[in-house]
Amino acid sequence: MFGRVNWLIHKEPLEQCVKLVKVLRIDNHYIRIQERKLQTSHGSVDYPVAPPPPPPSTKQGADAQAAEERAAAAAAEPAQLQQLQWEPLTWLKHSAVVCQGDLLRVVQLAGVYPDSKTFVDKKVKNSPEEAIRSFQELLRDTGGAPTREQVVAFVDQSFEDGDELEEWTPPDWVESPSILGRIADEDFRAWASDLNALWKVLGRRMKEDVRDNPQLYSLLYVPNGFVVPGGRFREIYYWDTYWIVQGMLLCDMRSSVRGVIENLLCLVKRLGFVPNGSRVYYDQRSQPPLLVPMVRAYLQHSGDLDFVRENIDVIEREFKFWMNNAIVDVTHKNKTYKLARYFSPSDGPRPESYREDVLTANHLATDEEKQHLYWDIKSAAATGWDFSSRWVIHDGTNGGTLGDLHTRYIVPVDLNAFLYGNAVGLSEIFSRLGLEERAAEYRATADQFREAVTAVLWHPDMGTWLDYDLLNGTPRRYFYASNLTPLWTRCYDEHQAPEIARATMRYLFNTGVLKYLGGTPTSLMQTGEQWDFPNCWAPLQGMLLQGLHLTGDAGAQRLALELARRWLAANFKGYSDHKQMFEKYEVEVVGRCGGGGEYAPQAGFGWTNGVCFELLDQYGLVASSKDDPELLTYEILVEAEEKALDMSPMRGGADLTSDVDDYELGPDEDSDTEAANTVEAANTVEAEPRSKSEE
Ligand SMILES: OC[C@H]1O[C@H](O[C@H]2O[C@H](CO)[C@@H](O)[C@H](O)[C@H]2O)[C@H](O)[C@@H](O)[C@@H]1O
Repeated sequence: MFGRVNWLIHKEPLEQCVKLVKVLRIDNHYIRIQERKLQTSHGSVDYPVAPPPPPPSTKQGADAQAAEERAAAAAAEPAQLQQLQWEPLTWLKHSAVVCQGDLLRVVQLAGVYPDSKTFVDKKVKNSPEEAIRSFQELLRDTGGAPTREQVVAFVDQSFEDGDELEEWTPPDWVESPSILGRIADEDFRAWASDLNALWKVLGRRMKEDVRDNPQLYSLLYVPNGFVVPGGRFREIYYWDTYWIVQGMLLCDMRSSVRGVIENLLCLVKRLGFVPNGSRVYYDQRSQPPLLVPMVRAYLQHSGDLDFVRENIDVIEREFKFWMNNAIVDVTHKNKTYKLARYFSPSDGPRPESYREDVLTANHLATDEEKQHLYWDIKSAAATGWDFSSRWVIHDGTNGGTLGDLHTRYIVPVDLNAFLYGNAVGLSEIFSRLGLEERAAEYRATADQFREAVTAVLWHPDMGTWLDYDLLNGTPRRYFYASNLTPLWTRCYDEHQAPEIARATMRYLFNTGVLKYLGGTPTSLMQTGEQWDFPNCWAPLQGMLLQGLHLTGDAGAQRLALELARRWLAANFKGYSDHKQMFEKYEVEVVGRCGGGGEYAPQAGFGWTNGVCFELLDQYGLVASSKDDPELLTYEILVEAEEKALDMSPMRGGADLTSDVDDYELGPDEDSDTEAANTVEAANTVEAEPRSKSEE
């Protein structure tokens, strides 16, 4: 018996990244691509196989199957969701072997490695065909039921550690970037100097073999150097890169940032969007859309309009991906608005967390139910908040488990605020390119987002924006740090900025989230998931306090300053105690690494360092290593309480007085819930090597 791998290789010589777009069909698995005018070569390889176990589907191919699934999903969705337009994504696979099918299932369910991501990051030793051949032999020799030891032996025989990246010192890296001159405190200056050195520790470039033999690697090849988050995250991550880029720009690395952005553009040219990360197993979902803000930041620092002009089509294409794939109609008070939600429907569990997802879906009876849950799990990963009570709908509340994820039915405040910011950014870019008509089109798109966000998600009575539950047609009245993202992209009527500043300060005070010495919590739910209490994340702190500052209100700006000083103090303490910058922190213990979730806490760390540079840039003359989080917290509470007590009504008549029942109680106030939900947070840290020689 023979199996067949059919392949096509497209080459596009003019573009910078290697243009390999493969179409593979391995047995029943089809991988489709979008049509392009490219040079094409094709062929096939036959290989002997034992009779394979029944494939997951006997349908005519993934196209037909995916179309049916989408139709079924559309039929199962509320009418207002049926507006979703679906564009087939480009599917690239060395992952026909590693990222789907029986081989992935058998290896991941055998639990070969403590962290599921380890397997999918491995290099195929000889060829995918050979790995499949060995796997089929293993199944044949073991009657389709290999032991764990036999699976481990197979993996050792057919896969090896990648050795796919080399260290990369950004060529424009300098010992003393200009930002150091804007930091008054001596200890902070020394710390910032260490952080600047971390760019070299986290800098990577892909080896040429990844370009020449992509079928052996799960990395998606990009031509330029980049900065990784750190620890287990050894590839590019989409939204992390926004804060990494900010930090690099503030350390004067403009040309390296240009290369980093070019990498993302390469991925857009190849896939039609920026993937979650630069691995094949991330190629069917994205992450929070921040490419346009990265381009804007680069333009602002470099004035390099030529780069933007050359790439505007690709930048725009990425925005259109979201407009074509994420928008749903939401009817509110008899008016229909267009708002975005995350939805990443692709087959099966996440390859990098396969076992975890299978266990999460274990309670479900049918394959169809499991598939729906996998979509919501993957959509949650696309939000960047993987995982969180934020995506749980259970009896109309956020109080359930991962089995209750319903990400696609939640309209998230932050995604819509980001898309508003993207549209504003594109409008400004087109204006700078002298294309005023295009600029006006994007201004109109931005206005539509702002109108929809204000009408559906803004709650003047509470002083916040709230995610919206499409299943129940209700706002989700829970504190999430993302609720105030519209402050960051200024997605509100600017004439109302003072009232909005006052209302949001009152919201922050009333929810009790300002009282934690280590930072503002991600949520007030203690679920054991990493995007919930008691964790706090650098990007969320940065967006919150920068958003307050951008209102222009003096009180909000004072609060922002104090929040910035407190966050710097926590990061500095963590660094002083552990010589590490963490991926996330804990709000209750200043400088302690956060925990929870499905992988060990990581250090490095790209976005944390980036946000520190943002805050040191803005507040470096006043922030100090002597700042005391307790004193700052007192000042923060006084500042916010003052505004909370100011009950003047919103312009336009909305009453700011609120019913305290609107606010959920934090873990400190609700001891029953706390006892039920408390999960011991793991605090072991997988450290990024401090020096290259130790790696
Ligand atoms: O492997 C599990 C998940 O890991 C990533 O998510 C987390 O790390 C990312 C990198 O720092 C970050 O962007 C994300 O917000 C974190 O939750 C990955 O992005 C997920 O897709 C993956 O399932």
